[in-house]
Amino acid sequence: MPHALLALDQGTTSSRAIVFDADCRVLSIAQQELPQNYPQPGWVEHDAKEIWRGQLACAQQAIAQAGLTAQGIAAIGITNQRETTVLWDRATGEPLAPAIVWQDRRTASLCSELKAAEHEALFRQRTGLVLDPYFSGTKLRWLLDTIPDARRRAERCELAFGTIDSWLVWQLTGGRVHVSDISNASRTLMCNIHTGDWDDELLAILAIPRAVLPRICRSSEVIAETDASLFGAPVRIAGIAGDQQAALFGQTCFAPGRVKNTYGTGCFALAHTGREAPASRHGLITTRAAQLDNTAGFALEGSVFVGGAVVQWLRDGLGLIRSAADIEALAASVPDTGGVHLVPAFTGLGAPYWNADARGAIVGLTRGSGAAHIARAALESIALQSAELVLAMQADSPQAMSELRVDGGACANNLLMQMQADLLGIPVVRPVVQETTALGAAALAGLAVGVWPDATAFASSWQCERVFTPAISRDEAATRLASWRSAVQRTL
Ligand SMILES: Nc1ncnc2c1ncn2[C@@H]1O[C@H](COP(=O)(O)OP(=O)(O)O)[C@@H](O)[C@H]1O
Ligand SMILES: O=P(O)(O)OC[C@H](O)CO
Repeated sequence: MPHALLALDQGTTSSRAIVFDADCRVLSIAQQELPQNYPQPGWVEHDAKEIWRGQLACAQQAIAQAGLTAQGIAAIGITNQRETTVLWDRATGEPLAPAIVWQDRRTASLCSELKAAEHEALFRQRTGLVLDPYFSGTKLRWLLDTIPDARRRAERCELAFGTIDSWLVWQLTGGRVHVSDISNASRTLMCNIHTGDWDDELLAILAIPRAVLPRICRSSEVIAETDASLFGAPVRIAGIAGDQQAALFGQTCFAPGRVKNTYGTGCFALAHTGREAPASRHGLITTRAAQLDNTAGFALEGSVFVGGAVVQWLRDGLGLIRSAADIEALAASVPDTGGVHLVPAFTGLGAPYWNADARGAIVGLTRGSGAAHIARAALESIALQSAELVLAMQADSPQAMSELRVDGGACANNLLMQMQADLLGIPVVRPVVQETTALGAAALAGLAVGVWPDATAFASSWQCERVFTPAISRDEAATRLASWRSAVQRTL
């Protein structure tokens, strides 16, 4: 039986495909950048067909680079940028509009209307989410309101909605299968996280017909086979999870109290809460974790919209650095930020503030402030925003958190990881395999087809690369956080 697993990791800024062996070693990686389109202020769009073409090309390349054919792949696991919304024609497979990306703020006024009509408590209780343009429900509503005849056609089952996982499965199966896994469905504002099904009352409020929605499946099960023409022979699709839940799984955070933070474009901290679905009292959301069997698992989540993206802004917007990795040396060239804070609220603020109107600021500048102080403040803003998420989790959760597991592109930055440990007062643990998102998707697929007998067997392959231990006093950490919070207040 083949033991290699192909992970398709369709992220916000790139599509990647990675082949792993059964010891979780990377055999090959193929990657393509994904163009970002900003047609109006606050709007962010992707071309859904470009996503598919790029993802398919990466998958084909990765299989070839690993020296394999389709017969050598035990299964495919899909993981994806979440919430991004695609609406397509079931007959032709053509998208009706550009994909509306999770960062897109165009439905802010619709969210305000829903709040004014006092619907927020119901959405919160059923979906675990807040009424923010981030989530898919209002994006789909906007498409159905805006595209001529779309709602009527959706009611007649002529159109299909999907997050990127659904869209990829539809394409991979030649339009035979319309599904979404529970971890993705739980990001839509339409799924009741307690029952695991679409919620008719919420659908009625959003004016979305059930006929447009995919079937909800588990995150680890044989869902379908790919169209034989794509890879030369059919390959089983056996795992699907939203990228943050896949990373939680890839970090082997299956048990209550295990927490991870992913440092990519944004930062996403998730703490597994077991079978409990706690309602946060500190501005976090509740979401479904990847689901292996009939048992539902939950997580508390905090999202920072601009994480590693602030480093890109320093590079492309200010020209202070030539590559993202250069920020570490520049920031380390000064001992501290000299009182400067950079609040990267470029697209509003996510958890725990949920303020769509906040805008970025640099505060505390003096005549002595230089490029290095600004670079250090930018880096520190990633750690400070993430610290607020993890501290909120600690305040919400009965389980003590003994460490933070980290992954994502910016976790390569040692100074950032040390700042994180200092602010939180717990060890920050970086794994050997930092492609945790893809690994999680591969593992979900591998478990469904018997590459490992159970999750514990998969977990034994997880290895630590480096631990960052807190090196400042708790008083000092509290002072830094208080100073940060007063800077944030000035952006609200
Ligand atoms: N050494 C580094 N220090 C700080 N930030 C970095 C470093 N390397 C990459 N980044 C940032 O990490 C992000 C890319 O991480 P990645 O996990 O690939 O993101 P995504 O999955 O969101 O596309 C970029 O925003 C980049 O600026
Ligand atoms: O593609 P990423 O890594 O930026 O992740 C995006 C998140 O899934 C959005 O919720």
